Amino acid sequence: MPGLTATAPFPDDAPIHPLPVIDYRLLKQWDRKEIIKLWGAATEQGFWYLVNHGVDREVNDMFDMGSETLDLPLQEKMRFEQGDNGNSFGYKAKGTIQTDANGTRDNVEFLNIAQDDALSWPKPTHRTYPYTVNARMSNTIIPFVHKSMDVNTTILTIFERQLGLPRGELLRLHSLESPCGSEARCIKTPQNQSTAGVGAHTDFGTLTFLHNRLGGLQVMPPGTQRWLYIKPLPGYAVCNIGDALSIFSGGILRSALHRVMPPPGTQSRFERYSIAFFTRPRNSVVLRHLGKSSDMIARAIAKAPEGEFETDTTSAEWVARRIRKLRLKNRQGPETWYASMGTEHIGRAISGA
Ligand SMILES: O=C(O)CCC(=O)C(=O)O
Ligand SMILES: [Fe+2]
Repeated sequence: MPGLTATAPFPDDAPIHPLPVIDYRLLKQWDRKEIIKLWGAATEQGFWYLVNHGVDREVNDMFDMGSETLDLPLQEKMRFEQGDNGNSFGYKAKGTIQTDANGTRDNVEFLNIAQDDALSWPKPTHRTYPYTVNARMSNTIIPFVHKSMDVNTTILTIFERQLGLPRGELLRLHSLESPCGSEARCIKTPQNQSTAGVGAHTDFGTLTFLHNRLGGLQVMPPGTQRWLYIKPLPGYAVCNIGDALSIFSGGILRSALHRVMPPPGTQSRFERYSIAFFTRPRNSVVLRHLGKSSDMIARAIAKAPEGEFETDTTSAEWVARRIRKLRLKNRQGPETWYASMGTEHIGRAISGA
């Protein structure tokens, strides 16, 4: 299976971040204790493990689909390259984006499939994909997208209530009536690398639902300056909060910096694959806090610096800007890197970001 190895365990001495483990089955039953645990993770760390999510088979199929596609000849993949204009969907070739302020070239390939294209299949909403994607749209990608959407919608519904927002307020920003930037992603990193695969970043959107088999993902817990590995555990997904949700909540929900480094120890001898699903707001939603609809958010805003959670930018513009600034073709010095980070003010303060 791509990205899975029984012969190279995650090393015992790699510094890890012990994330809280949230049981999705209990969340579905509105278990009060589990909701409080989730709320603690979301407001303090911005990251947690999710167990009993019920997406294991679909995730395994996505690993297979991703490796079939990223193993295609480069010429075939390049017909679907995302380009330098800030488009996310399609194929991202190796060596096209920067991974730090020095402009260090990346070594990873991405395949990004739009949620909208999966839902409108066989009619494309945004674009078309390689034949290996088309062949697995019905039996692999659509089931994965549906189940991932369910997981993220359940979690968003809980946050909506916890934030004291009127029913449906947060979900409406993600409704399916108009296009959005949500996408499924497969990442492939070659073996024996010495530099970051994906540089330090916060996720652009609302919620991320991530599946790892090999180590390499590192997070900088909020309030610290230390990179810690997140240890992949079988059946455990990793969930995290992105910038859009952090902004909507006036910073109550945390969007933490993370990056992908070569897998630790002997795991670095293997190719690394990961599968992610990113929920992002509808394209036309302006990223600003929802303080008018929630006393809790209004109180948080009153304590924050003026304008901190008001971007005057739509979700589509936010995502496009960050991707455009990541592409090496658009680099004009270290400022371009900081502008790709979204949370520039945090990034700048952190050495090595
Ligand atoms: O591959 C991973 O573990 C994480 C990837 C990631 O952070 C991203 O694609 O935003
Ligand atoms: Fe990420």
